[in-house]
Amino acid sequence: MKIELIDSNQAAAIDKYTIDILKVPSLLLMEEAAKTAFNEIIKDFKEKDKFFITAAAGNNGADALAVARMLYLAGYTNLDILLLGSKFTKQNETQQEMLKALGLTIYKDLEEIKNLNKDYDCIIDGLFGVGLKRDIEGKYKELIDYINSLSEPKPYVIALDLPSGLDASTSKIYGTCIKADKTICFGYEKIGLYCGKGPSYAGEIVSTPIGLNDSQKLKRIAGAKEGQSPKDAKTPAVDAKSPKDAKTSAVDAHTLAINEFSCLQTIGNIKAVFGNILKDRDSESEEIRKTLDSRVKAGNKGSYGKATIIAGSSGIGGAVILSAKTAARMGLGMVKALTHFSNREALLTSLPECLIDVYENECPIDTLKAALDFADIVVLGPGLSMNEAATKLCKDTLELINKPIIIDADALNIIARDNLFDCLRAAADRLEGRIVLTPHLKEMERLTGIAVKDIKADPVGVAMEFSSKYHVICCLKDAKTVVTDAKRAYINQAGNDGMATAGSGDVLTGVLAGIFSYKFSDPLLAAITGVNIHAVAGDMAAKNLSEEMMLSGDIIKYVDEALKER
Ligand SMILES: NC(=O)C1=CN([C@@H]2O[C@H](COP(=O)(O)OP(=O)(O)OC[C@H]3O[C@@H](n4cnc5c(N)ncnc54)[C@H](O)[C@@H]3O)[C@@H](O)[C@H]2O)[C@@H](O)CC1
Ligand SMILES: Nc1ncnc2c1ncn2[C@@H]1O[C@H](COP(=O)(O)OP(=O)(O)O)[C@@H](O)[C@H]1O
Ligand SMILES: [K+]
Repeated sequence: MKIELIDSNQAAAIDKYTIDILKVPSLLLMEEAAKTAFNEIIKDFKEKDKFFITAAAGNNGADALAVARMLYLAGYTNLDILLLGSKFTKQNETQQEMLKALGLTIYKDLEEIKNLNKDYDCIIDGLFGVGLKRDIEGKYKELIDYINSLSEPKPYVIALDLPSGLDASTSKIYGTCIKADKTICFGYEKIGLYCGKGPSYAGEIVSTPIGLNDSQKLKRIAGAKEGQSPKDAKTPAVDAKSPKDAKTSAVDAHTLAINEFSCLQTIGNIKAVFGNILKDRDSESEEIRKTLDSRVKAGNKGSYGKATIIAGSSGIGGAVILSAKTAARMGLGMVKALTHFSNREALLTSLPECLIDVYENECPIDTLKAALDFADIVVLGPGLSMNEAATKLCKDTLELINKPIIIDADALNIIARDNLFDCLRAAADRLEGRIVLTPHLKEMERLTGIAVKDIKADPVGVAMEFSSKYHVICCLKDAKTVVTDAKRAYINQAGNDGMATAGSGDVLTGVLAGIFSYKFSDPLLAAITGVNIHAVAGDMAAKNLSEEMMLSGDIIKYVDEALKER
């Protein structure tokens, strides 16, 4: 399954459109959001259960106050409400009034709650949602840290829209963050929930549709056919009473579309991918299946693609084996390894099907040229080391390459160390997007100079910017790998901790080599397919062997099964 994700600007624009243009009163929208949250909450709790409801001054807080009212009226009367802040939004004030009219106490100080000395069954987090933009300090931080520290009995923590402290657009943590067991997300789901540290704070994510959830409609509002500017947008006449009014309203709406709703054009450009991408019934997965099914019948070994794996060095022999073995298992007709001579025997023993070219001190240019000429697809980097021979191989390959290439591991480190970015960019322009870089976070730090913790705080943004700068497809590897061609991004949700074992990345290069041997018209779809299939195979390995026991080599055994699941 794929879901479209939005950032905080888009969330605000959707709300604004619904309220200002579609004339849905904001209280009504809030009531809808709170009602869906209420319905979700009461699934798990009984009337006698003890609730602690937290709210701050914005509309996320107003949501929490509305939920408190609904719980109370439904008989969940054992609830304590804490409201922090001053400068309340209008809706927040209205919600407070309704609670006061019911005779409910609204506490203003955490100490008062602590003095009640209750073991809460459930805590509702309504401090901050998409409006959070700065570090959390003082009493807010104290409250969040207090909630996170509660244990035995640990209350069940439910966050409204977002766990407070998490940035909706990036997954940055603003100093501290609620550790939720469940997040009830209003309307579209937010990017920050699905990448970086987001998943470890969000817990289970439940999405509740409110307002406008039709992305095609929202794009039309913003005037978007792909590539069309909002200026060309046809915005509907709004609230028109006479033909004259209609014209004025259309102009007003048009201006709004340009100024405030143009960010809606890009809804759908960032997606989270769950489970096996081959099983989805949407047009993207249709295209992936069609491409994979196009493997010719009754071909010969030349028909099914040839890969050259430039990997391994003296002392590092496993990477080339894992990459080549995976590529061979992906259905490639022939796999050739270009590696240091010391790896020859081990490689032949574990993969007798592999063709091997070796070098000793440095790889002669003619050997490299022949290996590149042989291939339809090239892998460069696993276990290559960063010695002189590897450096020359990396530079020469970047200069010569004229077919799809997967660049990984030490090749990335060499590009970073020796500042080979011009060379990379030149290769990327020659290859028109058929160049994939697969850095993990540390390699990305070396490539960009951005510290790992900052990459982790905005993996989608960092990957997209890198991809845009060098015209490459970037697979930024992590527990939730981001795959992007600068305009669009997929965040892969499959995979497991068992894959955090040496060699998993080498296996990924082999999977990508196999996938790129098919004639994908959209290289980004090829890349996300490779990343996803690798992760799904990893999940199958974990299921059959356990996360602790599985080795990266075990992932290879399940790639075929993952590919068949469609
Ligand atoms: N517009 C609407 O009517 C709807 C809004 N909804 C809710 O409204 C939320 C967005 O509401 P808002 O835009 O009011 O924003 P939030 O309530 O998410 O946060 C903004 C509030 O928190 C304060 N704040 C921000 N950062 C702070 C910090 N570091 N320390 C202390 N205070 C801080 C601000 O001063 C403001 O009062 C959504 O996440 C969603 O929960 C939903 O009810 C759907 C409908
Ligand atoms: N916790 C995890 N959940 C899901 N996938 C993971 C996890 N840890 C690692 N992976 C995946 O395993 C692979 C590890 O690659 P890499 O870090 O290059 O390892 P190596 O260099 O040892 O081959 C990546 O594809 C990454 O996305
Ligand atoms: K929240």
